Order: sequence, then C-alpha cells, then structure tokens
Amino acid sequence: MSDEEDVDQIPDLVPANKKVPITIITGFLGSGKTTLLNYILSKQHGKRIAVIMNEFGEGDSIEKSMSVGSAGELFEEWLELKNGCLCCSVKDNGVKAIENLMTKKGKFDYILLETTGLADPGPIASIFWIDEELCSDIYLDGIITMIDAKNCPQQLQEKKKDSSLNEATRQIALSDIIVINKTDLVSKIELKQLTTDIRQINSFSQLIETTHSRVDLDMILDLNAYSNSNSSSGNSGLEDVFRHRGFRPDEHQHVIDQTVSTLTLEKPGCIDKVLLDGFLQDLLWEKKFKNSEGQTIEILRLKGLLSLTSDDNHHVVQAVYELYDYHTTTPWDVNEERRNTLVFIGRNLDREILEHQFTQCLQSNSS
Ligand SMILES: Nc1nc2c(ncn2[C@@H]2O[C@H](COP(=O)(O)OP(=O)(O)OP(=O)(O)O)[C@@H](O)[C@H]2O)c(=O)[nH]1
Repeated sequence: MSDEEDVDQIPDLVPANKKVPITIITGFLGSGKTTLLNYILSKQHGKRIAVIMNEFGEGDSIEKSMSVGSAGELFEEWLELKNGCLCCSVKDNGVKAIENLMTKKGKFDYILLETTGLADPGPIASIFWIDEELCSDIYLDGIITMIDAKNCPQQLQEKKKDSSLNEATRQIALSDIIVINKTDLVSKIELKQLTTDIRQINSFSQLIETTHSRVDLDMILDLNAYSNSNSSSGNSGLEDVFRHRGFRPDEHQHVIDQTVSTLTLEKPGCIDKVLLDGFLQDLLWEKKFKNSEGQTIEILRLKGLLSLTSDDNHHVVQAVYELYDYHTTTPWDVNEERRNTLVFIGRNLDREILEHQFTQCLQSNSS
C-alpha cells in the first residue's frame, strides 16, 4: 500500500491539534520497565498508547520497534531512522519518525519510550524538550526512573575509572519520578536505607515504592513536568509541585556519595532576569564556579519557581545539563509574598557560592 493510500485511512480518534505527551522510562536491566509498560497498557484500554522500545548503545541499528496499542489491540510498527540511533540523531529524525508515523496512522494519546542500555536519559530528554519549542506535535511529559530495590545499592556504589558519575546516580538525579520497584525482595531496613541514599541524591522528585511496577498511573502520567503549554489551567506540573504538593527542601545535609546532592535556595523578592541569565549561563555553560575544595560545580538538573521583576506571573525555570528554559505560569496573588525557589541537583554543590550568586540576581542588588 502506498503512503498516500495509507494517509486516507487515518483513524480519527485523537484530535489533530492535540499535542502528544511522551514519557521516558529509564532504569537498569531487570528493574521492571517492561513490567511497568505492560501494566500501563493493561490499564489504558481504548487509548492509543505507543510504546517505543529503544535499544541504545547497539551501534548502527537503524530501525526501532514500536508497539501501538489501539482499543485493546497491539500491533508492531517500525520507526525508520535514517541517521541511526534515536538518541544520537540531530533534531530529530527520531521525532520526525514518530510524527510521520502519526501522520500515517493517526495520533496517539500517549507515547512511552523505554530506554534500554542507555546510561543517561539527559540527551534524549533534551531532544523532545527542544522539539516542543520548535512546534513539534510531541512534548516531553516526564522522566521516570525504575529502581531495582535489590540491586540498586550496589549500582550506586560503582566507581568509574574516569571518575565520571555512575549510571544509577545519573538516572536518579535526572528523574522526575523515581519508582523503587521489587520492594518484596528487600527488608524494611534495606528499603529505608535505599530511600535515604536516593533522597540524598535527589530530594525533589516524587519517590514511589512498588512491587511488580504497580503504580497509580495518575502519579506518573500527564505530569507536565517540562512545560505548561498543554495545561488548560495555565499551571505547570512543576509549579504544582512547588506551590501545592510541597517538597521538603534539603532534608539530608550529609551525602554518602559526597559528589551528587540536591540543594535548595529560597529568597523573597523579585529576580532580574538578565542577571539570572548571566548567572545560569556562567553556571551551566561556562562551568565557572568551584566549590570550597576547588572542584567544579556541575549541574545535572535545575528547577525553580520565580518572581521576576518584569511581570506579575510566576515563572518556572528548569535545566537539564546545559539546556535551560523558562515558562510563564499563573499570576501571583496580590497578597502573596513574592519569593523565588531554585533547586539544584548536581555535583560538588556549594551552598555559600550558589547562594551568593543567586542573591546577586535579586532586584535590590541590581540597583
Ligand atoms: N520479585 C519481583 N520480580 C519482579 C518485580 N517487578 C518485575 N519483576 C520481574 O523481574 C524481571 C525483570 O522485569 P522487567 O520488567 O523485564 O525489567 P526491565 O527493566 O524491562 O528489564 P529488561 O527487560 O531486561 O530491559 C521479570 O521477570 C519480572 O517479572 C517485583 O516487584 N518483584
């Protein structure tokens, strides 16, 4: 059948102007990613859920398997990528391949991307995040990291020869939702210790404990963690976390891994965006700042809720490695105290230095 004939048969199930959320599911082999995918599919009858199983690190594989669930039935599609691996291709053949498939087959309600053998979800998350800015049909909804409760402690201890971060630490640092799975295989004490260790790396993200990846889907899907352009309320998932669900800033002051941790700064007042841009660019792009021991401060993930001098709305700022972006959300209430919160997840963080730089961006300091 030709492409044109195929286009005539687009199923009219999902509105054409609807943007399609994509969730990245990362985690070590055997952590329960496939079990989670199957669980989601079993609970989403009647929805068109596309599942992309991406075998990263396999060199020059050019086709990626995709299963599409439609009204309970599953069928297999192949994503044709001209330029090799989904994570390595430029803007994105990967995104284009998914969009082309939707042009031919109709839109999906949701896309789930399982990364197998991929150490670092950052680059692929950045691709989908950037592409939304470029008016893509797809937007990044969130990154879920599956943790194998039994094996994770050992994975966290792994030392890399080049002193780079081990995979488990990186995946935990970058995730929006951390699912500790296989809790039936560990004791309560072991689970508590693991939770503490994970919280020391990333104390911002939601942590969920499961067996057989059985999780309340409302907690992991439609997070809107990277933008608010798809929310009818003008609210963003991240703003919701800061303002309503709440988070416990810097619960843990001592870090076992001594390199990766979460640091939260909160300041009343309004921020000068030009000054903040300067600070973020020095921090993220130039890697200009060092901790008190002379080690470079490296940011893996940054999230913030800001009050800018320029207007009366809340602004969300966030970064994945060097890439950062702002979006505007809801207005501040007239009686609400204007304040700014920045959460840094990274290596060699130094409160004094980051606080000094952040304070320099406040309006009173700019005059
Ligand atoms: N005991 C126990 N086994 C589990 C649990 N969750 C998943 N499993 C089993 O663990 C094995 C690996 O689970 P998968 O879902 O395939 O893990 P994965 O992350 O997709 O791993 P790969 O398929 O190797 O990429 C399967 O045999 C599952 O049935 C759990 O909570 N407890």
